[in-house]
Amino acid sequence: MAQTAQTAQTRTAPAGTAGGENSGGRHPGDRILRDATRHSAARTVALALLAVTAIGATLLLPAALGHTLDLLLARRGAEATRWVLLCAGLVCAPAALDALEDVLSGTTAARATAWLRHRLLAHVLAVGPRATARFAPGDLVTRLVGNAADVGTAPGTLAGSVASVAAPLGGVVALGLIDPWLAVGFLAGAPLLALLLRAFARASGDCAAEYQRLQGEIAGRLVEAVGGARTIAAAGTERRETTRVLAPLPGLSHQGHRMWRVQGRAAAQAVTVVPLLQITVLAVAGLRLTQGALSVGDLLAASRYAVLATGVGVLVGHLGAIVRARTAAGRVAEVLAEPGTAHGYCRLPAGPGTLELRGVSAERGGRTVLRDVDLVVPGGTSLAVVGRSGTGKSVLAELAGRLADPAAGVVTLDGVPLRELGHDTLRRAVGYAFARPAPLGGTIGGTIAFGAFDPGPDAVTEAARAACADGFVRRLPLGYATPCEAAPLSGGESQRLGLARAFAHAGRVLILDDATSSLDTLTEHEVTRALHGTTTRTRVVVAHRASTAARADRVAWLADGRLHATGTHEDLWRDPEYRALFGAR
Ligand SMILES: Nc1ncnc2c1ncn2[C@@H]1O[C@H](COP(=O)(O)OP(=O)(O)OP(=O)(O)O)[C@@H](O)[C@H]1O
Repeated sequence: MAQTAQTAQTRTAPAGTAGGENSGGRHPGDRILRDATRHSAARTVALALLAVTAIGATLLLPAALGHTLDLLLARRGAEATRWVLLCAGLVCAPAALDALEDVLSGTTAARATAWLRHRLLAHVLAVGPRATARFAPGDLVTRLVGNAADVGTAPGTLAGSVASVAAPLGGVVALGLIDPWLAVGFLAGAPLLALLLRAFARASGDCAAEYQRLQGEIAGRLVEAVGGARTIAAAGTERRETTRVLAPLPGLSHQGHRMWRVQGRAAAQAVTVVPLLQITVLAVAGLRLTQGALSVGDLLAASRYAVLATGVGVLVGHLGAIVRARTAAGRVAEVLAEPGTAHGYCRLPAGPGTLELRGVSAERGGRTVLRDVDLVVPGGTSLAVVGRSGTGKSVLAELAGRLADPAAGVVTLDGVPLRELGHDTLRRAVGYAFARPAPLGGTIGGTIAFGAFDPGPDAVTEAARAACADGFVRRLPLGYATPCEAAPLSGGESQRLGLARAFAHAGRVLILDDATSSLDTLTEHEVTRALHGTTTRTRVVVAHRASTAARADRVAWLADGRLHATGTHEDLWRDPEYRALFGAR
């Protein structure tokens, strides 16, 4: 136990992947928006500076124009020429700054999106199979691709919003500087404008949330349909499936129309309110001109500042983009809130690979599917797990190598709870093979080598031989170097690659969950002979065939999520119920 003497404390999943992401913010997405902006802080500040500078030039222009007009009316031509040139500069500067801003906001969005996708993907993989149990794969992809891109636009939009708020505010201040009564005239009607913006933000927030949810739903159904294309073709249900996948489309269209209506209504209200405010300012300015408090140039400047002060069009655009980004951030936050798997720091002591389940229970879909299982698999021995379909064999296999944690109880390997083992220690100690292994790794050889460590070409070939895969791999055009996409595999070939992968990596424990179900009897016989021809590894084999159970040292018989009996296959075979599991009398 010396090597395990480290504390039993656990470390959380990789940075930014732990749970509890939502605690703190009012809206679940606020924290994500803050993080994305913080990640692009320098660029966001640069963008805001560019935008504010452009707005500064825009705000100076009316004053300069007014002054130029007054100079021209006073026939001070030489001085007026300098001011005309200044006005030209003030017209050109915002255009040049806008162009710079466009380039910078594009690259800022791309970087922020890439950062968020990276973080999100790392988190989803750290959560493991639980992520796809909670979110449909298509929905997850939508969150990772579309919603992350919406969030990525937030830093640029926020910087732009600073400017779009600065322009109206600057306009009001400038009106006040020309004549306080102008500002008073404007502010009298301003609350109407504020109400209009608030109503727009609320209504568009609702639309965006529902729109993005429906997009995720369609993507989820689409991925299901693509994955089940063969079943759909065999069932002849193409039309029905198309209808099912696209069923949320009318809802999506409804939300799209609703969004247009919200924007149209905001535009119509703005068209009514904005000119009224501008006319109010102009009326006050005209009155003050007749009183001699303002010059003609001041009147010109006031008319332009009134336009700036009521310039909510850009603000509405930014508000819409922020609402979309915030809603998308909420959907991203939901994924990040799913806690990542925490690992300990312990290493394994020298030991034979004794696996022990103590009082283990598991829940799936809110239901207890495995209850109070106590089981010891002595190091170097093999255990077959049998039982009717749906009795919890795969769930037990998941818990035995910590693909999932039990709801209650503890699983230990050579006396160390799996939860306390370091990530790499655990993955090097336990190897898995499944019924439908994924061809990850680029090439066929890479698929076998895919794991916590690269076993090297010799170990890959040796594992392939033990899994009866070497022969068919060598017949491929490039042998082990054949790219996966150039080597369509049968179910049995695919399973043999999965077995080879497990053989090449498993340390002390090898867990086979239905991993030989597609093999022909002869191949299955050879593979299980190789599997059981060792006493250096503990083996847990989910079995449906009596012959597989017969070759194991012991059998664990599950019934209704409980451990019904354990013993040798020979002993259990005396029980007619046990024989019935395998269709024997
Ligand atoms: N993600 C999940 N959500 C809800 N229920 C689940 C989930 N995974 C498994 N279950 C349920 O848990 C029970 C046990 O499932 P498990 O896959 O372990 O059965 P099994 O004994 O391996 O079956 P089979 O022999 O058919 O593969 C089943 O009733 C199954 O429906």
